[in-house]
Amino acid sequence: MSSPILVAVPADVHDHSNYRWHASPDTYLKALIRVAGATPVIVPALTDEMDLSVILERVDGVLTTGAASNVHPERFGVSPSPSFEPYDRDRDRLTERLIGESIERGLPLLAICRGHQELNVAHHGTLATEIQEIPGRMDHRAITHEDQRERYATRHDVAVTEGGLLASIVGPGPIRVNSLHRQAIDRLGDGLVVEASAPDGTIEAVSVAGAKAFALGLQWHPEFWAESDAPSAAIFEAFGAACRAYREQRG
Ligand SMILES: N[C@@H](CCC(=O)NCCCC(=O)O)C(=O)O
Repeated sequence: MSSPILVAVPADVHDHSNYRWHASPDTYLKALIRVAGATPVIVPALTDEMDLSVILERVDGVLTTGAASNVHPERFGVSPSPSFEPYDRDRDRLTERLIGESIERGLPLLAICRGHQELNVAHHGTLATEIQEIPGRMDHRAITHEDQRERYATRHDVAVTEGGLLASIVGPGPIRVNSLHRQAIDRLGDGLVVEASAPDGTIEAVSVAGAKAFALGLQWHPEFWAESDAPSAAIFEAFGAACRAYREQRG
């Protein structure tokens, strides 16, 4: 059942059937409704054509989703190359604004996978690409499988930073997570705190030091198992509670 808590979800842009579509995967939307107790509002990636404040003044949180596309490397001072493709520059522009405004306004923010990477770039951090080719790094890519449940199956443990925001939500860890990414945080963004790491050192979760409200980036995908996996459910429940607290103080 939907609720008066509204959460903005930035759309990805896809071209098919002669149109440009602005869309978000339903797994994130269902986790918001069913576990966070929020109503998702998909925001079209038309940043230059709309006044985002009209949305930001009416929502109680922001969730930035995963996507197969990558943040354009020029956003973190790296020259484009095929190893950073595919791009979704409209999404880049939208999430840069949504992330910046949510931190500024104290709007709760849950940033997942590509969203986690966008959070790092928004704080002037950088991303490494094709990390499976870096000596000593694991292969974090999605497996090739027709069943999404197999693609999103848990793949490795992450060590949860003691005493941090994530530990306060899921407990001291370690927790087992899924993994569907070719890129990862390289240089940690200004003011970000590492909340979890993979065995190969990949930064798997961050928070924003001194944030006015809940602000958490996760490289894995809690949305997929949010109804059945305890840490995943706890993350979405905590995000929903933060959104409700925001709404109450907003009046
Ligand atoms: N493109 C980035 C972020 C990866 C990501 O968000 N994956 C989620 C879903 C992808 C899928 O279903 O294949 C990267 O590769 O690091």
